[in-house]
Amino acid sequence: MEHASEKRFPVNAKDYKLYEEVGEGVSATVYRALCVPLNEIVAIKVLDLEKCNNDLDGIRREVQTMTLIDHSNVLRAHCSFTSGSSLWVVMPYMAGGSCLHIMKSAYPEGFEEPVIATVLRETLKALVYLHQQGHIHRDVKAGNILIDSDGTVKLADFGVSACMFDTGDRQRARNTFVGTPCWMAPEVMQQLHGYDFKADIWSFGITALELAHGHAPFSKYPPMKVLLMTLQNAPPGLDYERDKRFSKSFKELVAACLVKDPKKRPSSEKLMKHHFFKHSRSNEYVARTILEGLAPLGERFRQLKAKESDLLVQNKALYGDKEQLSQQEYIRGISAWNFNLEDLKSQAAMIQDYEEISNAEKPEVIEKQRDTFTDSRYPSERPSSEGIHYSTAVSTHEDGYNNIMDLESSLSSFPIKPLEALKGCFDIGENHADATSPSWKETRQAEPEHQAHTKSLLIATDQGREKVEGEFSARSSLPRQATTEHKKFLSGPLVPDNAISSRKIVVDENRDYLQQKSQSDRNYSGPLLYRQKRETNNISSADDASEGPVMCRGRFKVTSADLSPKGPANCYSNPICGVPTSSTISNLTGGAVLPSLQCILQQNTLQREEILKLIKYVEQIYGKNMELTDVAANDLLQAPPTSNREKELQAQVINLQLSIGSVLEELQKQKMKNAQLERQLNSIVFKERE
Ligand SMILES: Nc1ncnc2c1ncn2[C@@H]1O[C@H](COP(=O)(O)OP(=O)(O)OP(=O)(O)O)[C@@H](O)[C@H]1O
Repeated sequence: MEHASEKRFPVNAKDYKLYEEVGEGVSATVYRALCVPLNEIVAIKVLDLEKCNNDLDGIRREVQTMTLIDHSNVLRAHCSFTSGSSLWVVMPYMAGGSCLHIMKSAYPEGFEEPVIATVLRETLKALVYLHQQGHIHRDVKAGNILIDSDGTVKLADFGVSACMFDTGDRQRARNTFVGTPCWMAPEVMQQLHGYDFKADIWSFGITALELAHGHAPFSKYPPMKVLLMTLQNAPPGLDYERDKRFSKSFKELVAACLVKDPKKRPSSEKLMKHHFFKHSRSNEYVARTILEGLAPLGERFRQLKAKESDLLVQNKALYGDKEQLSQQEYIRGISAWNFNLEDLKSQAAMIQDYEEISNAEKPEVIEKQRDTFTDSRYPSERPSSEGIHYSTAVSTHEDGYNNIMDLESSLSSFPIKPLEALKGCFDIGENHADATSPSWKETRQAEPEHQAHTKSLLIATDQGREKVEGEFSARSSLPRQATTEHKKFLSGPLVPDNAISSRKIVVDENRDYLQQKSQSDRNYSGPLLYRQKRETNNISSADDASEGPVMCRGRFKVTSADLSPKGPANCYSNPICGVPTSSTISNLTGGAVLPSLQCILQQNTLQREEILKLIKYVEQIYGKNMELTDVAANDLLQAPPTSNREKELQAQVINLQLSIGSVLEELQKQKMKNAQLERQLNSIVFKERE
């Protein structure tokens, strides 16, 4: 993957001296290094192929993309090769590190506008180029924007990029739910009609907010909550009050990018002409303004890691071992997510607490949520330019019934059910043999071939080179994968496109689904949760409850072939009853009301299904304890029905309660019969022995 006109970087680990660690991703560690023959400082990304053997496809795509690109704002790899069980990607060293690291070290509240404008302009140049080349980056975020010591800005990390010209199998990659939740465009989450390069424009807008605030909107929330909020709430934006320091044109740029309808988002080329970029300066200005006085990257990285582990210790003391992984990911900057459902549930319970605390601390938040503009840290609403979205982040309901309605409204905002979607794609504590989705089968069929590729490690990107055996000259403090004794440097073409069709799936088989049932008191699940913990308004915990455990580390990734979208997006919905209020109806034209009513009708059907599902789940968990079930139903019935649909639901609850009663009665009878038979059998056996 070298470029003929340029220096030839050796494809042998012995030719590099690894120095300190300067970065860490989901599947890789990045080192500053010296290319000995060329006497040049480089960055080497060391990927442990054993750890990410489900994501060879992504790795292959990243390396391949890095080979083909040629733009001053896109980070291009010098070369790559395997060493033992790891893949080494040699890249130019970007001494400033990522914008995320810079902010974490020195600008926790974000950068000043001229810096943001310059960084965004340079990033946008990269996007214009990539889009022209037919690539969707799919992971635009501050953590992937690297700054060199002279202020040069480069967009990095093509682990999840996709080609818009792909067809067939590769086209499916574009119908894949991939990226990092906070930066992910709604259409990528929804999977209704696939998506295109406009998904990068959304992420670009989120990145703009990230650079302005030091964190992405919703970054303190667990993934499921982020999905809900992205789909349900109006897009985040710059708050006129909180973000007074930013110009109108910056606010407009963000608003232009963060439009839910991708068709209404500008292309990267068009965005380039936005007047906001008049605020941009030179690269040198960036270097002078944000890099001056900073410690060397390795030192900063070491300090951040130390801070991170301190926080982990604190969090461990607060939340125990279970949260450690997800907390770790959170502290790292939400670059990776732990998709264990139990963790999600615990996180959901925790998050609710945060929300309660923060709302209690900030009485103005409730009022603010009605404001026109959004404070991105506190999920709120603002009128969407595309339609009217009604959502309330703060639950004011007093009884379980209303909490169920909260749950319902949250569910209704999902055009697809996220956990159902996940179920088709991730290993969800069920017998895998029954995974029937076509793409799942396909993936599994492709596995032996893919594993073979993993084993032989035939990934080398310097085409035409012969197999090279080499000595290892890196320092002894290297990680295991970097110091593997037996080293093989194999050359040849990249793993062919069709050879690998895999997903980033890691199943933690040690997690016992049954444990869920006897979980600690933070494991709230199903409608009972909503009664027991009244303020909890978190759908993830409820929905998750019906699923088995999922452990998926890495970026969020769901293949649309496994999804069954069941409802339209952008419906008008009210969190309480799922219908627009009369005042809003009066503001709508007849033409606008009809589709929304149809939409609500459709949603109601879905909601009913969801509630039935949840009731079933509660029955499973608590069915044996009729007292609880009785209480649940009684609680529900205490609230007077206010609409036909509510009456209908209540009738269903009663029916279900009755059928539970008769099933339990039948069970009791059978048990007695069984005991009788056992007694008879025992006496026969006893007689025979005599
Ligand atoms: N060429 C480079 N020069 C300097 N630092 C780098 C370079 N490449 C990466 N880094 C640092 O290492 C970090 C992790 O690298 P990278 O993002 O490529 O790993 P990853 O596993 O793909 O991570 P993620 O999945 O979180 O995006 C970056 O955020 C950045 O701070």
